[in-house]
Formats: sequence, structure tokens, C-alpha cells
Amino acid sequence: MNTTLASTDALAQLAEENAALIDNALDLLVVLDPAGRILRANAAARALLGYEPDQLVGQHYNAIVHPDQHDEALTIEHSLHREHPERANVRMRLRHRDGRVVLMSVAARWSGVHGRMFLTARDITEQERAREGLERSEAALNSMLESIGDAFFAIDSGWRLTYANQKAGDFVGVTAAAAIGHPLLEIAPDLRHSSSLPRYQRAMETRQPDAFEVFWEPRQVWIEVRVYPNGDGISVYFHEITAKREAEQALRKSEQRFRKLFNQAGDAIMIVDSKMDIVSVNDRACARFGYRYDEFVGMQAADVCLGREQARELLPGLRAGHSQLLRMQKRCKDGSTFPAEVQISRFDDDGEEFFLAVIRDLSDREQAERQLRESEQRFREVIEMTPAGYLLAGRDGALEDANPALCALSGYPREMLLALRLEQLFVSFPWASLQDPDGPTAVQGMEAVLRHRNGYQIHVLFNGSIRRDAAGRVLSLTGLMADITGRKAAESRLQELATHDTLTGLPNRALLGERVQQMLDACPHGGAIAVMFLDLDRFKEVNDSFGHEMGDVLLCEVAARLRRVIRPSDVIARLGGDEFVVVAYCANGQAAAARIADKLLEVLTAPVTVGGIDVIAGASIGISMYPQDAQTREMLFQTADTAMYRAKGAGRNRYRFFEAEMTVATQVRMALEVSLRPALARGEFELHYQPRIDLADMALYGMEALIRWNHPERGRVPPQQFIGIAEETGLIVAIGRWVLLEACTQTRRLMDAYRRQVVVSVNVSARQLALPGFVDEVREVLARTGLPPGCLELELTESALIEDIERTASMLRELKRLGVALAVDDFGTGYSGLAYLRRFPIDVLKLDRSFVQQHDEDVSTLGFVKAFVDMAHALDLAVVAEGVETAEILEFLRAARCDQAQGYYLARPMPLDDLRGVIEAHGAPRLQNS
Ligand SMILES: Nc1nc2c(ncn2[C@@H]2O[C@H](COP(=O)(O)O[C@H]3[C@@H](O)[C@H](n4cnc5c(=O)[nH]c(N)nc54)O[C@@H]3COP(=O)(O)O)[C@@H](O)[C@H]2O)c(=O)[nH]1
Repeated sequence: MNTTLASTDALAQLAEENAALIDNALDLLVVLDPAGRILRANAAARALLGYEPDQLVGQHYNAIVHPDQHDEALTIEHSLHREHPERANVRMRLRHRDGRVVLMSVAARWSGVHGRMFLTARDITEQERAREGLERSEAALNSMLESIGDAFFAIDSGWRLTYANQKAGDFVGVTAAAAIGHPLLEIAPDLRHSSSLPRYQRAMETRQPDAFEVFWEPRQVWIEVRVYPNGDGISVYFHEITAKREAEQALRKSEQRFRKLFNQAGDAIMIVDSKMDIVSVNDRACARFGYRYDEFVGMQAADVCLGREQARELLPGLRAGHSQLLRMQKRCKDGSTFPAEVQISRFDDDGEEFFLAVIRDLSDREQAERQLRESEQRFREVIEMTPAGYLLAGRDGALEDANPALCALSGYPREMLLALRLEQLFVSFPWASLQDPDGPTAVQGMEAVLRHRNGYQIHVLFNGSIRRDAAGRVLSLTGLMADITGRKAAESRLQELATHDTLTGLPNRALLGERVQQMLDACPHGGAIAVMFLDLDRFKEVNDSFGHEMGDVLLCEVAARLRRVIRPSDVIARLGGDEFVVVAYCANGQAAAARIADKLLEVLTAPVTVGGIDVIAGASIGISMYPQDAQTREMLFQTADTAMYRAKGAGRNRYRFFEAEMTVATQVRMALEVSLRPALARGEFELHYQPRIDLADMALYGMEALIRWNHPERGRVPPQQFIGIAEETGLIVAIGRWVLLEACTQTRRLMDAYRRQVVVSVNVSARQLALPGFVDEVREVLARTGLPPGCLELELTESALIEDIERTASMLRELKRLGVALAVDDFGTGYSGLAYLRRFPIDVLKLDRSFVQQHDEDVSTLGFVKAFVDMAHALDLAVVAEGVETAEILEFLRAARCDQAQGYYLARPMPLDDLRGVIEAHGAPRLQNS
């Protein structure tokens, strides 16, 4: 019981406490039944809604809910009844008893166990109003910050972003709202490398506002930044100023450029104000006048030049906008003056009047003008004195100036020259071609021909300079010329000499080649050209017998005769010596060529008087026909030459046309030449000996050594075939040396064998005799072989003797001093007379076999031979007859008192071994002195 009482008390106390708590609560507490009727309300209903709690009991809760929210309240109620959820928190507008709306935060809980709904409602009207007010002011601030031109952001003392407008967000590429609350350096990491960051840090620390311009690298833009301390953080406003910076920079550069131009101007520049005070000068002015800038500025213009009065006179014009140009003397700091040209102009600056003076120092120009005047004077003097002709022609080619030398050169007085045009003064002047706008500006080393007033022509070397305008039109021509008429004549003479034979005036080999080529090029199809090589048959004899001068006379006469019979359109040339070439166009081919050759032979066999004697030159002519024999001029020459040799070989004074087989003969000759070279080294030569008989007693006197060539393939090659080649090639020197040594050696052996003296004759060619060391060679061979000099006879031809008479005579005297005998071989074939032979120490004359062999046909020969032998004897010369082939001839020679004889009748040339037999048959040769 007590326990029950105690419990009841406790419960009552608890209920009292609860009631007190409920009534004291500031929030409205309401209990509803399942139908939504108010079962209880606490005292707060009074303060919050104006109802006594009891007034509310029994009413539906809609009595205090604003009608606009009845549906919403019903929905919440139903959902709570369905116990899901059991609780709900909503904002609800309730209705105060006086009609006001009271905004409440309502918490509702449904207790299914008790079938009760418990509501707790707190008045949040003021709180909501404050929140709305805050939201409004924030929106206003936001819209203000968004609408300002600058980007803006604010950070707190922890460097977290408390605000940023979207412009600031865009600047670093983020959404501003999303960035708020994040660290600034996380949003804009590039700040770490920017000079902005230290400025923000300083503002943060010092709480001092700051403003600066900075280049934002990431976007390559300039920004202007203002920083304000704000609460415990900072607010930053910034905007881009790149364009402004660039404009400023451009302005700065432009000013610098202007300043540079001003200072570097070639002329001195001065700016003077209306009081004539100098307010600025450029560097050139300082340099020219000698004042420092700070000395200059503040000086009066009159201190250096322009006086106030003078300026006043210029003022009207200047103010009318006309700049004024003056020439005056200027004064420098050191007192010196200089002539100047001054250009003055006026300008306004901020309403103030200034004058700009550009001062050009004329010292150099005046000096240059002076120098130019002097130079022109000197030029005039030089032009007047120079021996070269000078002219100046205008754009139309009319002469405008000329010097005395040109007057002298052309024969015109100056005034007449100045009335001429270039085309009239010169035979042909390329004036028209110089008119080409792209033509030259100079004419160098041009050869021109001047017309002398008297009509003759003067060759000049012209150097000129052409002045042209921008379009290339000729303005003038200045020219100097030198008289080269003499030089041209010399050149033409040289050309003549280079292309012509000086003796006959005929074209030489070089010009012949050119002319022939021209003829070949011009030869029509079906036409023919004859190339004729002429070799005079008797020239050598004339030359040898009458001397070179007479030879020249013969050559000139031959040239004259050729000219007479050959058409001017054909070519006659002299190749040298007695070789002439005639090249003639022959429409009828060989027939025409033959007629020409006949005519040539006819004129060349007509006697020519040389040295008072009539001589028949005669000629051998070789003819090659174009195009059948050869197509090129070289081949034509070669084939004509071959044909000429064949004509000569065929008996002279005749012509031969080239035939293909001739080439074969030439080739044989060439092949012989090739195999002749090594023949000596190969031991292919041997000597044969032809005995020589003394006609007085028919005893063996001696023998002539005659060479024989045993060719490995051709067998025995006669000397006639290779001696000529050996002479032409020079091989005769080595061969002759071998013959001399071999003949002396073998003769010495014969002497030793028969213990008697034997005389050997050795043929010596002209080339051997011409060797300077020939005498030494003979001396050496004699010494080497031990042959007594008296046992050696050297046979020389007439032509070898007369090659160089003085030298040969002296050499022969030396040979004579050695003790050797000298014989003239083939005597009578040349033109050397007996008297002429007296100049040489000759012992023996070997009469050519042609005299001897004519005996049968011509009885008068006997008289001739006899007379000849008598004359030779009178000159103390022995006579040896060659070519004795018959007993009659032998008798004839003996009758003619000829000394010795040689010939097939007596003995043919034979090998050494056979000679031994002859010696033995004849008995050993007599000793000369026995
Ligand atoms: N420089 C040198 N010339 C030489 C040498 N050996 C020879 N020769 C010259 O060669 C020419 C031809 O000589 P070859 O064929 O030897 O003829 C000689 C005689 O065989 C020939 N002869 C002699 N007797 C007669 C004869 O009765 N009838 C006739 N038809 N021929 C005859 O005469 C030649 C000798 O002549 P020559 O010398 O003029 O006395 C000839 O010119 C040689 O000179 C040499 O070593 N060196």
C-alpha cells in the first residue's frame, strides 16, 4: 500500500513536472486525436497564436493551419498514420488568432499505440525573415560583384577563397561558385610563379592596400591589380590592360624613335620658343656648334644665328603655314662660323608657339662645289690637251662637244663637228643598237671607222660612257677615241704574213686549209674539186747551182705563171720550198682537172731565164679529186701528195691522178720505215764491195762499199728502197756510222790478209756530213780500226757539198788533213761546175753513169767526156767512170783517158768473201804509191 502510495506520488509529481515543463516550453506543443482534433495545447499557444490553450482543445488542427496549407497538412497526417514515416518535420504557416501568419517549424510524431499525434511547433518567422534578408543582400552583392568590370575574389587569412566572381573564375578557368572554400593556390597554382603572390602576402600581413600591374604568363596578358585588406583576409580586384600596355609601349617606342631620329638627323635641329629661347636641340646641333645640351637650352637663337628681328620678318610667312628657307653664316662656341642652309617652320604645342629650325651645314657642299668646279676645269684642260679625240653626243646623236684632238683627227673645225651627228662622223656607228633601253652603259674597246673630212677613213679605238634615264633612254654619250689606223695596218700586214707566203705572196698552208674547206663546203652536189700538188723538178738544181736568190726568182716566176692560168676563184698556194698547190673547181671532174694540169705543165716547161741562163723548171703534179678520192681536205692533201710522188717517180714533168693502189705503195714504204729502225741492232745489214779498176793497166785499184739489207721477211731490200727512207728519218746517221766502221774494219783485215794496201770508198750522206762531229768520227774509226787514212775514200754527193759551202769546205779541209781521199759521187747530175769545185779539196770525180751510158746513142758524148776528163786533170782531179756495162764503153773511157772505172762489165758489187776471190784473181791491189 505504501509502495503504491509512494508510486502514485511519484507519478503525480512526474505529471506535475511534465505539465510544468510543457507549459513553460516556448515552443507550441499540441496533442491530436486520430481525427485531428486538438486534445491538448500548452501555454505557448497564447504567445504564439493568441489562443488560450483551452480555446484550442476540441478544434481541428486546421483551425490554426493557414488555409493554403490544409491539403499539405492532410497529406502529412495521412502519411504519418500509415506510420511511414512516424515522424515528419515541415515548415508550416499557421494562423494567429489576429489573422497574422506565423511561420513555424513543425515536428510531428504519430504514436499508433496511443492513437495520438504529438506536434511541436517553433515560431521561425523572424529567423526566416532574417534569412531572407540575408539572401537578398547576398544576391544584391553577388549581382553587384558580377556586374562590376573587374574580376574579383576574396580570401580569408587561411588563403581559402571566400568569394570569387565568375570573371575571376574565367580568368583561371574554373567555376567561381565551385571554387569557393578551396585554397587560392589550389584554384590558381600559377600564382606561385607570379610576382602577384608576394604582393598579396604583403597586403595580408601589413593590412595595407596595394595596386600594381603584372604580366600573367599563363594567358600572356597584362593585368592591373588592386588589393584591399578585408576582415582577416584580402579582397582582390583585377582586369586586363594588355591593349593599354601595348598602346603605351607603342607610344614609348614611337617617342624613342622620334627622339632617335631627332638626335641622329644629319642636320642640326633646334626648337625655339616665341621668345627666341632655344628649348631643345639635337645631338648633331651640339656636335656642330660645340655646346653641351644643357648649355644650349636656354640660349638665345641669336647667339648662334637667328636674331629676333630676322625672325620677326619671317613670322608672317611662318604663321601662314609656309616654311622658310634661308642661307646664312652660323657661329659656333669656339667663334668659328660655317655656311648653312636653314629651313624654319612653325608649330603649336598646347597653344604655345614654337619654331623648328633644320640647319644644314653647307661647308662640305660648298667645298664639293668648289672641287667640282676645279675638277671640271682640270677635265676641260685634259680634254683640250689629250691626243685622244673626245666627243659628247646628245640623246639624238648630235655632237655637243668635241676637243681639238678630234678636230685634228677628223679634219673638221669644232663648229663644223658640232653640226654633225654620230652617224655622219663615223662610217658605221652602232647608235641605233645603243638605243635599246636594256643596252649597255659603257662601250669598251670598240673599233670604229671615222670619216675624215677629206674622205679617207681612220680606224679608231672607241671607249664611251652612256648616260640613261630611269626608263633606259639614252641621255648622252661621252666618248674618247685613239687613232689605230697604223696598228690596223700592221695587224693586217701580220695577218697577211701569217696567211701568205712572203716570197710569192701566195696563200700559205694555213690559209690554203681555210680556203679549201670553204670550197668543199660550197661544192654543189655532182660538182668536183681537184687538189693538185706540184713539185718543181729542177728547183733543187737551180738552187744548188745558182744560189738561193736565183731559186727565189724561179719560184716567183712559177707563182706568176700559175696565177696566169688559174682562175681567181680557184686557189694557188705555196707550201714551202718548191711545193705548190692548186685547188680548182672542176665541173667536168677529171677531164677538167687534166686540162688544168696540162696547162700547168705547159707554162712550167716554158723556159725561165735565171741568172742569164734559160732553165726549164718542169713539175711533177699529183691530183686528188673531191669527192671520189677523198672527202676531207686532209685526205685530199695526203692523196694528192702521194700521187705527186708517183708522178715524180714516173719520170717527172707529168701529172698523175691518185689511184687507190698508190696508198698501198705508201703503206709498203711506211712498213719498210718501221722495220728499218731496229734493223741495225738486229744485224740485218751487210756490206758488198764493187771493185774499181785502174784503166791504165786494168789492175784492181780498190772497191766501193755498198750496203745491203737482209730483211727477215722481204729478203734482200735494195738500197734504192731504203736509203731515201733512212735519210728522211735520220736513221742514215747511225747506219752510215756502221758502214764506215764495218768498211774500215774489213778493209784493214784484207790488208792484213794480203799484207798490201787496199783503198775502200764509203758513201757519206748529206746528213752525215752536216754532223758537227763527223771529222772526229772518221778520226776515231781510223784510230780504232788501224786503217791508214790514205786507204779511205769518202764519196760525197754534189748536193751534200753545196748545202753549206763554207762549213763543208772547212770540214773537208779537216778531213784532208787527216789524210783521207775525197770523191764527188754522181758528178754531172747537179749543176755544180768544175770551177765551183775548186773551192773544195776534192781528189776524185765519179762521173755519173748517165754520161757514160749515153755513149752508144750520142757520139758527141765522147767529146764531152774527153773534155771533161781533160779539165779535171787540169784541176788535178782523178776521174772515175761509173756504170761501165760493156767493153765498148770501157774502150771509150780508156780513149778518153779516164783514170778508173767501175761497172757490171768489170765486176758487180759482191760479198766480202767473193771479193777475196777477185783480189786473188786480179792479184792484190797495188799500193797507191807503187
Ligand atoms: N749513203 C749511202 N748510200 C749508199 C750506200 N750503199 C749504197 N748506197 C747508195 O745506194 C744507191 C744504190 O746503190 P746500189 O743499189 O748498191 O747500186 C750501186 C751499184 O750496184 C750500181 N752500179 C754499179 N755498176 C753499175 C752498172 O754498170 N750499171 C748499173 N745500172 N748500176 C751499177 O750503182 C750503185 C753505186 O752507185 P754510186 O754510189 O753512185 O757509185 C746508190 O746511190 C748508192 O750510192 C751506203 O752505204 N751509204
